[in-house]
Amino acid sequence: MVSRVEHPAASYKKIFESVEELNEPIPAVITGVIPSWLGGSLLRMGPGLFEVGDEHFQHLFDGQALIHKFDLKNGQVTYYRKFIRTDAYVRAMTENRVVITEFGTAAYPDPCKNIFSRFFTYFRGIEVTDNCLVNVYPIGEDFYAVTETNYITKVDPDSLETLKKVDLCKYLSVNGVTAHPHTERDGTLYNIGNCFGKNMSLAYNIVKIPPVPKDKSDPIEKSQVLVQLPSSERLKPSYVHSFGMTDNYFVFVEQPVKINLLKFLSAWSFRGATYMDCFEPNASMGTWFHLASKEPAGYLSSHKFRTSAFNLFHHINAYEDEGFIVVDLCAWKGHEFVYNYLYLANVKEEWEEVKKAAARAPQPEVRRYVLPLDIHREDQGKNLVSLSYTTATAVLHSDGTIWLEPEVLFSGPRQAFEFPQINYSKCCGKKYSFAYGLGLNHFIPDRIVKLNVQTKETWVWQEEDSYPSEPLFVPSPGATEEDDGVLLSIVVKPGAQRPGSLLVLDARNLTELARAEVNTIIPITLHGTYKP
Ligand SMILES: CCCCCCCCCCCCCCCC(=O)OC/C=C(C)/C=C/C=C(C)/C=C/C1=C(C)CCCC1(C)C
Ligand SMILES: [Fe+2]
Repeated sequence: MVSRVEHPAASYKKIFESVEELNEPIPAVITGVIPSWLGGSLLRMGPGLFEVGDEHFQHLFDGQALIHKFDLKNGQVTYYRKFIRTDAYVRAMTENRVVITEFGTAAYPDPCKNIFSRFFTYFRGIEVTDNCLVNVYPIGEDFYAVTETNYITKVDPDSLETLKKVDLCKYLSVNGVTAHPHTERDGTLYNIGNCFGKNMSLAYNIVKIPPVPKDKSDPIEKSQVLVQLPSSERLKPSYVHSFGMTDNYFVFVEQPVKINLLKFLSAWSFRGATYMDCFEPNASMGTWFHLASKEPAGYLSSHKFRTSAFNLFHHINAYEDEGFIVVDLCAWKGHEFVYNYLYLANVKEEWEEVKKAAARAPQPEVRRYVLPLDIHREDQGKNLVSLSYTTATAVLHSDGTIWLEPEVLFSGPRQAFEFPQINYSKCCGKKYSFAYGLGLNHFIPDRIVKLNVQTKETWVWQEEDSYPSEPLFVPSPGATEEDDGVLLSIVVKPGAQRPGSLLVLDARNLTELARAEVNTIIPITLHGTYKP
């Protein structure tokens, strides 16, 4: 599962460069055979504009949101992309400078304004970014492009037009939610976000958006906070990028990457501060696992799970088995924030420099943690995990905490299995076998990987000088096997005649079924949705 290629030509730099949007969809040249049943749209989000005027965005998560669409119909494929007309984008375009502070790039007041108006710009308070470059997914019958703040943007999945900006704070007590909600079959959607309450009280709120009501009104208006989880530290919530969900439980991993709220609230009055400046590691807390039940919704306060420090962005899957909760995830060892290594200047370095930086960074590992639900005081000091198929352990300590040790499902130095996907409709919250992911080689995405989480068998798709994106699994109609379906990934091959393509792989063995190529570079995309 480790990379078989090196990148001395450093052509990966091309996936971090600005492109123009398109005026109309362009037809793709197809090689191979696209399964006839595969009709729909692959929608993906990512950064597409990395500078405005003479100002450059600094961090990988700052570029302005570009929505991409590959349409598949009757064996034909077209590609289309548009910038989302967020306030961040429209104002940047109008003023030809960065106007709204992004994740790692500060906006400075307009130098043309007089000193009084600049002073008031500083003290008007935070203008939180709506740069929705992280993901696009359906809520009810609508599609939203999202980042991790309280602003989400409704888009038309056909025309890619921007429809409206929605402020979640109007409906929910959250400061933001993750870009990775969970959705049940009936359309019920769950998410988690930080909540900075009154009197500086802090919590993580799990929120629920119901399916479209009978009267067809907007389900977001009916959203509610389902359950509140406490923060390990007053004034310092942890960064949360995703969470786990089984049939009956939510799994929240509180990681040692903290948001210093005092810094956050004050930073904005200092010239040049960004969201990245508000993060700090907690070197002593390790990592805490929290459980909440779904129905009735409630926090399991007596289950105090602890383990050593790791960064967590992506859960793979979680499920219940014989009184245990199995949690599979993509870990990065240690408490130093992985995002510190994702400044554009770093990922656009020459290959030898990229490799040196990745050697200093936290190391990736796919891990399985097993959390016992049934805990008895007399079992102190024993391993409580009795599942036959795992070496993961959970030991009850005298202070009532349960120390977890994981089973390693995959580990390769500086070779991450990241941006994980599963057969979501069949397997979310259920015992499963297969995870698919993007292989990062010293942070550079250069292969698509499949992992059997039960046997640890792996499969790889890789091609010289090609940079794929997160592979989305689409099941074959009527499939009975978990991996009967295809993987869709956008691949960029900078030196090729048609450098952008949609790759269709057979999910059983990662063999190529087809590719649909277009004559344009496609910058990196983070996450997306397949809309049948
Ligand atoms: C696809 C190729 C990637 C190439 C390199 C990748 C390396 C990957 C290393 C690990 C995986 C990381 C996955 C991260 C994926 C991702 O999509 O992250 C994007 C996240 C963004 C843009 C987060 C934005 C968050 C913001 C603006 C949060 C703001 C807030 C706070 C910091 C404090 C509380 C309030 C608020 C406003 C929510
Ligand atoms: Fe993510």
